[in-house]
Amino acid sequence: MNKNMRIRYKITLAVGVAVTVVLVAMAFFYTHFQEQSVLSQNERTMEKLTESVAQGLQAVMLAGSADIAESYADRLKKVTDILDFRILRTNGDEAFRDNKTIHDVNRRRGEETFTPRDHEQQIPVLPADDANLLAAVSEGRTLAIYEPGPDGHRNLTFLAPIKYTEACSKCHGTAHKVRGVIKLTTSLAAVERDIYEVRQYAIGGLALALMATMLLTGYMLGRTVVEPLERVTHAMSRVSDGDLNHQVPIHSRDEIGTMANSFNRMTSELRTTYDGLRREQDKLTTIIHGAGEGIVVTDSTGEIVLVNPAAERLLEKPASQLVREGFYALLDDEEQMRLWLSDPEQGGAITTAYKGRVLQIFASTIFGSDHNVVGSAALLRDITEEKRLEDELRRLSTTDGLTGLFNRRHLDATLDTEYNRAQRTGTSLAVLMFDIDHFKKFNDTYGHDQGDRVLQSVARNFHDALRKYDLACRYGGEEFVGILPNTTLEGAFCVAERLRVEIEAAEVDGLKVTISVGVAAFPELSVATPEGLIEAADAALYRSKEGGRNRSTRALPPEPSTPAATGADTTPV
Ligand SMILES: Nc1nc2c(ncn2[C@@H]2O[C@H](COP(=O)(O)OP(=O)(O)OP(=O)(O)O)[C@@H](O)[C@H]2O)c(=O)[nH]1
Repeated sequence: MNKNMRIRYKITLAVGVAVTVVLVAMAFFYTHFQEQSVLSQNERTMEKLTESVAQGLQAVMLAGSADIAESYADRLKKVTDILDFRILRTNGDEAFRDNKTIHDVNRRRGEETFTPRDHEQQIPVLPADDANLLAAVSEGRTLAIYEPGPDGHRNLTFLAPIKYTEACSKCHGTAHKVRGVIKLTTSLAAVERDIYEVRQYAIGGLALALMATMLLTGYMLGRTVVEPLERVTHAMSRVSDGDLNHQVPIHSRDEIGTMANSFNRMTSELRTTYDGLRREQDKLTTIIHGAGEGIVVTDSTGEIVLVNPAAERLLEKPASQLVREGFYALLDDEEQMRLWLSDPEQGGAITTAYKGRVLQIFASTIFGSDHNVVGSAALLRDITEEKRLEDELRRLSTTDGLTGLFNRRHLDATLDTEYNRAQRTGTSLAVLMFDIDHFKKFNDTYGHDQGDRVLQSVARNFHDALRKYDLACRYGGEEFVGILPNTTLEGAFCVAERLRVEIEAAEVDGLKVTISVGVAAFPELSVATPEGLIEAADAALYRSKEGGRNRSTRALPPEPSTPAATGADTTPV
């Protein structure tokens, strides 16, 4: 059966085939029984006819008019549909054609009762050993024999025995129970025409019945099954096309009605879920489009499927270009991107410089619930300003606002680090501490602003006097500390002296400024903590002040009996 055939035609065809088989079978049995019935009827009629012929013949014979029988048989032959009529002797020869019986009867009666024929002839109709003839003669029963006729129709031949009666024995004796056989052959052409007609009518009737059944079946199927099914199918196709508002009309409470009802409920559920999902999607789309962060998403094949406006802005490329160039080329560095995505620890942020700005990127692979890769995503943030503020904050938290040098907090942290490094690597670490001499007088005499300018000028000198790797800090008030990694005590002392001379030489607003310096160094000075170095430098500074100011003093190892702070080697001016 064609798979594309509509269900209406499939069912109608199936019902049609079933009904045809049943009707053909019924037609076959009907016509067959009809035929049997007609033939039986015909047989009975013919039997009665032969019986009445036999009786008539007997009556003629008893009336002594045996010669009439011959013309009687000839007349019967002319009856329509009677093809042949013969009165046979038991040996199969036709009776009343020769004088044998006449002679026998005359002899038995002892008188010339019957006059012999002038022209006698012997006509053998059936052979003496014909099985049917023998059956009719010996068993005394009537036989009906059907044979094909020359005109295509069947012929029916009756062999009816002519039995002896009491009256017959007077002329024919009692030697045989059956005296002769009547052979009557009729054509069944008329009967078969009737049967054919009946069959035609039956087939016509059946064809009409079949047509009516099929039409009715098709109509009923259409109304009760096919149309409701088509409505559901149509609705399903509309739903699959995205029209979730389509409902199947319910006309019945049968299985199809229940199915339509279930389908409507399912569609309604689907619509609710879909609406919810759409609302969520709208929200998500709004968030994605309005987000300050750039978002780029790919599908499982790596094709970019989503680029939000922020991503276009941050990457300075239109979405079409990003899609064309591909996910790995987002930051113009495919190798770097592949490295990030292949990192098992991915998910962390990567900060990179891009077109003069600082971008933070979260690049990750997206896995589905079945652990298969469903795509990749990149979240991009412009952290240029953030980074600047962070740097500024860090700078502010580590520097002194007035002089721009590092503050004491930063000094403490750095000193710890440098001290540990020096210990670990066995290198030197020097600390230089100085204080502006009589600074109070600048404030008191020229005002606080002038004092500030002196501090700033000294700080500049201090900063410029140190190397790149040294650290210049304002320790507090008019006190300054320098950390000089990889510097011996002598080296630090040289720096101190150079600085002291430079500051003395550089007047500030025409005012002469001098400083008193103390230097200490590890490991020349065996201190146990970083603070020990500061204390030693402070003690040396103290010695410079005591020694008359405007000078540098080396911290000396403490004498066992003398405190470290007093141990100093002062260079007088
Ligand atoms: N203008 C100004 N003055 C400050 C600042 N910090 C501290 N001072 C002043 O610095 C002065 C320090 O004075 P003192 O501790 O007596 O020391 P000095 O006058 O330098 O004397 P010696 O150190 O003994 O030579 C005080 O008057 C403080 O008010 C600052 O940031 N700006």
